[in-house]
Amino acid sequence: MAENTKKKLKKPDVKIVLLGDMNVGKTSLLHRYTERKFKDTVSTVGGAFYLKQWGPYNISIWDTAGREQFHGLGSMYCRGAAAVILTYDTTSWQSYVELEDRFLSLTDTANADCIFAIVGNKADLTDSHAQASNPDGEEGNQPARSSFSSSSLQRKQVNREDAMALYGRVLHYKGLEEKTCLPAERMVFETSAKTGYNVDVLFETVFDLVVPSILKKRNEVESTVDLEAPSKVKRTKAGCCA
Ligand SMILES: Nc1nc2c(ncn2[C@@H]2O[C@H](COP(=O)(O)OP(=O)(O)OP(=O)(O)O)[C@@H](O)[C@H]2O)c(=O)[nH]1
Ligand SMILES: [Mg+2]
Repeated sequence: MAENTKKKLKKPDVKIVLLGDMNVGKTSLLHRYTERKFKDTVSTVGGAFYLKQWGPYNISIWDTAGREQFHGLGSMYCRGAAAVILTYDTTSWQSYVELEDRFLSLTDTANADCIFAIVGNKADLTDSHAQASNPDGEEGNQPARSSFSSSSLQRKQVNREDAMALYGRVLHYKGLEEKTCLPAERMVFETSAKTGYNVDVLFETVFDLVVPSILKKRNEVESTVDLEAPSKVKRTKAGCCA
């Protein structure tokens, strides 16, 4: 029985991590993508992962806890990550600031060629999207569960240009040159887990971008096996002659 369960577990080929302050909507984004709905969440404890089959590949997506008390776990979750999705709440300037202040250094344990996406969630609540996606101004205009006092910082909206600037600073932090990396226009997303706006595009863009990392890892494994091959052949011959 235990053996059967073991066999059914798929081994992830690659890891993607969602990082960002509490309440920005990381869990909601993952629910929206995997379950196609917006549902009530509770603040994540530690972390949880979801396995996504993408073509022939298995991709694990790690949903981490944004709460300060779990901060120490962040770098552990990022270890060996092929992509990190840095998430903020478009209606909370503080959540944007926290990405650089608190979360970016956690990605030091990620792969050297890790891909970064910057995601501004709750786009349905910003001036430009609120009218279109929520014409009656019902629940979406209520402030969501909050981790901060109602400071002016929290109320200040974050726009796409701010996110593009952050992307540039992330590359700089990583010692990468912008012109040799994926462009900000492609890696900055505004999403709404509530309406579903841009959620599939976000995840599926990232899935496509980590495929080369899977292939590279497989090639490395194969060349290691090749190096070992002659000694295996020798052993077989010896066994045959004995
Ligand atoms: N209006 C709106 N509310 C959202 C959106 N995404 C999440 N929320 C709300 O924001 C709150 C926090 O969402 P979560 O998904 O639990 O946030 P989280 O980032 O996982 O938080 P932690 O697990 O504590 O790190 C909940 O009340 C959600 O319903 C969105 O796109 N629009
Ligand atoms: Mg969560």
